[in-house]
Amino acid sequence: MLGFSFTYWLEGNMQTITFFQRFEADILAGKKTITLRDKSESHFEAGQIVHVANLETSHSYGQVEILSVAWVKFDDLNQLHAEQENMTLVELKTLIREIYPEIEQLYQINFKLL
Ligand SMILES: CC(=O)Nc1cc[nH]c(=O)n1
Repeated sequence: MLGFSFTYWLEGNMQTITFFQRFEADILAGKKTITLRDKSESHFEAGQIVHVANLETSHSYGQVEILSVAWVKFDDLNQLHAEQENMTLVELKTLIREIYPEIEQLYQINFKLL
């Protein structure tokens, strides 16, 4: 019984990373395996297991393991980043500029769906 209550406590204490709803299908299909965030979301750490949810609805649709968190400059974004985001490099840079208009220093969070 202690195990169950601890697991329940752990669930209640797990962080959540939110994505725009339009990314849900790619994440569930394993096609989107990184996300580029600003400093406000640089607190995630490799090894963490976190809930994944839609920003718009708060609907949680799974859990991901954080594999790595590393700095990347906007100007250094390349084709590999685009492929890991399941989009073209132009689409990726446009998206990032829409979300973070002035940003130069990003945090690349690599994750895998569990
Ligand atoms: C909600 C939110 O910030 N979503 C983002 C931001 C950057 N990349 C991404 O995949 N999702």
